[in-house]
Amino acid sequence: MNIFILALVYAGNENLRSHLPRSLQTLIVAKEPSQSSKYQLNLDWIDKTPNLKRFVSKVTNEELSKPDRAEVIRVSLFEALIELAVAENERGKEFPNLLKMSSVRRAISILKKLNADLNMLQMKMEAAYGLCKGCLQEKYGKKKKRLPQVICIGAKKCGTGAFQNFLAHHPHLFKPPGYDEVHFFDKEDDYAKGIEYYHSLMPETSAGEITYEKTPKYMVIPEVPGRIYAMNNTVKLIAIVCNPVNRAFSDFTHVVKSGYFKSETTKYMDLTDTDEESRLKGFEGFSDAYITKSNTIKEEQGDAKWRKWVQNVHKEQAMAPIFTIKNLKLN
Ligand SMILES: Nc1ncnc2c1ncn2[C@@H]1O[C@H](COP(=O)(O)OS(=O)(=O)O)[C@@H](OP(=O)(O)O)[C@H]1O
Repeated sequence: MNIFILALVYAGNENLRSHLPRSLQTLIVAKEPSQSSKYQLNLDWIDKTPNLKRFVSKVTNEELSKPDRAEVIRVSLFEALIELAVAENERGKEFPNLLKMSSVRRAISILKKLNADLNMLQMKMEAAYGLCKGCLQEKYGKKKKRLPQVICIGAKKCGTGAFQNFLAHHPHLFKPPGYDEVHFFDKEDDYAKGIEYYHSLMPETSAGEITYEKTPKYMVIPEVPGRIYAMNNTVKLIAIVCNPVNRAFSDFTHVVKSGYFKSETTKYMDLTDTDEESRLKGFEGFSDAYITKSNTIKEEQGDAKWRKWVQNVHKEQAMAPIFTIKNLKLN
């Protein structure tokens, strides 16, 4: 019965048929189904997922231990999972839900036992869903540079770097290559080079893909909202804000590590000093210098420009209510 099922699967696929014993190949060629029934055969396999279920439930450890049987099972399951991904995508099933199907999970665990190339399988299944970097190009046409449709405008020290790293994993999202932060709208010199210069920094994408950039400084420079609006008044804006006290601490450690304000602060920072009291004094002096000079503190003490940004100027462009990554962490 197992051989019969496998033979049927193989019969629907010319590439697989060559793996069959010669006698069986002849048998199948002799009874080769017409194009339409071939299609029917495949649909039978894909549509009625219980068939996959039945197939995987029949795979025994004993079979897996026989190299020739194991190979047949490996090739069949590999092919079946990719075809299933194509069919389920067309039907509108989400990729994560496909992976949750018990028959798929079982098939993958069998493939694991067989040391199948699961990275390759994942790539092919994702490709069937259009979930691979660059694979929308085939569907939507040529790659070209496009101005960003999404800009993360800050705020500094609220997890914008992590956010950008998360986005980078998405197959359809692209940031300017070689730039973590672009600083086009906030730096006068760069802004003076014109929008063509900004455009030249962008990645090549196809129409179905999205270009984004993040520059936390944008949030606090008064000219930036108008400049972005002039470029494109439908660009989506992402603003991440967080607890100002956490933000100040994060910025403070950043400043200490980076050695900013060194000329101001070295007089307070005698690192060889072992006297606890004077070290503490030195730290307080350093902290005072930080509080006077830090832009981050000034931003929080000032007229909270980011509120104007999001509440007035670009209200309709904010992608979602602002969320506070740090508060999420705290909760
Ligand atoms: N997922 C997540 N949730 C909450 N917080 C996070 C997350 N990822 C990074 N971080 C913290 O964010 C701080 C760095 O923020 P930025 O990347 O925006 O810094 S920067 O402005 O680009 O320099 C920095 O804070 P501190 O560690 O307190 O300095 C990161 O630890």
